[in-house]
Amino acid sequence: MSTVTLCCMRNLLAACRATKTAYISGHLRKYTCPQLYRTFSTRPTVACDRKFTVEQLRSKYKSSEPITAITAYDYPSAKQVDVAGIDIALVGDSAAMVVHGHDTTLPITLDDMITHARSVKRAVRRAMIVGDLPFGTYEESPTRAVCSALRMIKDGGADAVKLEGAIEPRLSAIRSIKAAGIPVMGHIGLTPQSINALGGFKPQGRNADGALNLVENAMRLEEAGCFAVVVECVPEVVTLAIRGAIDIPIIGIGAGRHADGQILVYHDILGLTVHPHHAKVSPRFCKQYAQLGDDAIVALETFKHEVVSNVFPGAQFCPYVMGGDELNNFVTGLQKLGLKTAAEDAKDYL
Ligand SMILES: Nc1nc(=O)c2c([nH]1)NC[C@@H]1CN(c3ccc(C(=O)N[C@@H](CCC(=O)O)C(=O)O)cc3)CN21
Ligand SMILES: CC(C)C(=O)C(=O)O
Repeated sequence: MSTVTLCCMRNLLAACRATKTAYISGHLRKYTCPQLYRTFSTRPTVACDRKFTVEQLRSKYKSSEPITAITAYDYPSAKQVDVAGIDIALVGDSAAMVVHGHDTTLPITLDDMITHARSVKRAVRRAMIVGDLPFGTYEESPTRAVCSALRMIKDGGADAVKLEGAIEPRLSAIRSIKAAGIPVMGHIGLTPQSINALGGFKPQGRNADGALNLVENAMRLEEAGCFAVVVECVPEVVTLAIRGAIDIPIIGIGAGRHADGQILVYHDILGLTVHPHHAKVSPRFCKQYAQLGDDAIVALETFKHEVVSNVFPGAQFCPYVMGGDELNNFVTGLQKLGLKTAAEDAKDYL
């Protein structure tokens, strides 16, 4: 390890101590990539235990600080999202497609979503956890919506919920969920749960009427009490107009540069969606910051090659040994059992 890296690491560990983030320092010590140390060492206080709340989101928005959000469906990914200092971990119903292998988000159940949320909850210290209400759990009535939202909070451990659309009775549902003390995030533009009505995962708001409708929908969501709104797959001029029309943060996905924050799918940005099934729904707006899927395949192929060629496990990966006395007793015991070959083989270890 270079002197620079060691120095960065020392600063980081000191900062972690100062901010009482012992678990982070333990975590970082395991990293071997100097670049990661450097990245973290420039903002060592990010991974603190202070929860990122709706209030803090609001103050970031008010001071025009960009908001960051990434999907998380399980413990390890949520841990990484949290350690990286991402503001919002969205337990998105995209899990249906990304980790359950469905073609749409429609089949995932509230129970599935709660299981995902619980794993995320165990990992997260700082990030705000927003849980998606899946298709079929909130549309028909505000009462049903409140029940689903309460389960997402009580059983899933989420801090807030997200639901799609801005027409009645969803606006009433948003009001009722908010009245139950649960913050609600809206979602307009490409709303994947309406795929059958939209005719595909198509960009929205590309004609004047559609764009105006989106601006009005955003205003309705604000009026109904949403603390933020996801705007998905729209021309950035529409995002700009929405921004001028509402006073709650816009979290954009494929919505251009004028959103107050950006959200992407964890598996997309890490290049984990390499299978053709995934590739066909890998959106064009997504930037890949790593190619972990390719790395995974290389690692798995190497494991396979090493097993079939008897390279793995070498002596290095056979950590369990029997002490001399016990081994003697073992050999004698095998002989008593009449297992001569086994006893001879075991003697090699004496
Ligand atoms: N892995 C993943 N990433 C996502 O961002 C994501 C999901 N899954 N699943 C739920 C929704 C679906 N999303 C998508 C999926 C595909 C396109 C896409 O490829 N759109 C094409 C147009 C397709 C058409 O016209 O039919 C494009 O050119 O943008 C966009 C958003 C965004 N969400
Ligand atoms: C892509 C984001 C916004 C989402 O709704 C999801 O992951 O389900």
